[in-house]
Amino acid sequence: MSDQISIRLAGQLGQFDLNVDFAAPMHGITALFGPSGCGKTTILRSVAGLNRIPGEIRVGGETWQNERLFLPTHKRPIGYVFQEPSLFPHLSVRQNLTYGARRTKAEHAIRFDDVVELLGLAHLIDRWPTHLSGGERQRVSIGRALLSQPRLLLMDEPLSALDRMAKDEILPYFEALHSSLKIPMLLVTHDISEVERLADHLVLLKSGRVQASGRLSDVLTAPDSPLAARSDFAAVLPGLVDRIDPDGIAVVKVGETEIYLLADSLSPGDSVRVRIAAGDVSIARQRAQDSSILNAVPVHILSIEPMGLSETGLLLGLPDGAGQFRARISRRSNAKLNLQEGDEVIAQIKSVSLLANR
Ligand SMILES: Nc1ncnc2c1ncn2[C@@H]1O[C@H](COP(=O)(O)OP(=O)(O)OP(=O)(O)O)[C@@H](O)[C@H]1O
Repeated sequence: MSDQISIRLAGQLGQFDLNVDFAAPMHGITALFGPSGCGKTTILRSVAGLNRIPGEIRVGGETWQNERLFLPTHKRPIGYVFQEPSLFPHLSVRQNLTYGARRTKAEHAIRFDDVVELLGLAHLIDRWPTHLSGGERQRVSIGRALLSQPRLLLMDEPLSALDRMAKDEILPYFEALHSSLKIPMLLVTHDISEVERLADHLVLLKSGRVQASGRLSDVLTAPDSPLAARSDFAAVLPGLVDRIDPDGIAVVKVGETEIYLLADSLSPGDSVRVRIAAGDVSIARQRAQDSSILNAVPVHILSIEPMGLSETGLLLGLPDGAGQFRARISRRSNAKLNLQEGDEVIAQIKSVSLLANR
């Protein structure tokens, strides 16, 4: 199908055995996520034509590789952003941006002024790379990659060389790119918080194989999701800001369920993604009368599975199939409440965080 990126690769790279077959949409951010050495970079490099592993790669209706064809890297319309920003030290930010920029009359052409604005580069435009912070250098690298008018942006751990503060600073720029540009992005990361915040689509990899692939919320909450056992597991739900109450609480609707958030600078109508960590959810049979917990939402229990010796994992569904999230409770509480699949219960959520304003 022409609205897809499809990647099927099977072969060896040295001792490493890769065998993957997955598809991603031609829009939004697809994260390739998995532990070190699982093959993320090998896949990205294969899409770029830098590795030659047998298989087929098709991007938006064009074949880049199959049994008979192997487009060389320079014929593949890609932008590549590496872990370490790679700028020409003897060129200014402006010259770095325009180096390799392609002029095109295409409908979705990416314009210089838009890139400068989206990436917040206006005040840096005449500086030299040595006078930029790591995060600023990475923003320029992304801008340069975009101005080559790629059909696909490949990003290999673009944030991992940055410290926490620089990461937090650059993430909103990624979100701005995501919501303003039509270009699909493949993002390699081993940081689950980047996946939660940025990805629309997720490909989970392990030892050169695809464990799961699909829409972020589906992969996160699939009953057999390999991520469910993580102690930091969180679900990400798409929501819509319904109103801001007079005391400053933002009321976000996920389907018909109201979720209350402490968040500044939201307006009614904003699309947001909310994060609910499994460890922040407790279960009650009835709504507590006197509780400081803001969010107590009716859910039904979709599945119950043991987690280690002392804990139980619950998969919970919102009414009308509007979304799912998980709870992690002690086995003792589970036994005390005698929870069963299908039960209607109240999920008390200690903290809900807002990940992004989309
Ligand atoms: N050119 C190569 N020749 C031989 N083996 C390679 C080559 N490149 C990578 N490998 C091996 O392939 C495996 C997958 O590497 P890859 O870099 O794709 O993993 P990754 O998931 O991106 O890991 P990380 O998160 O650490 O970057 C590793 O075992 C690596 O040693």
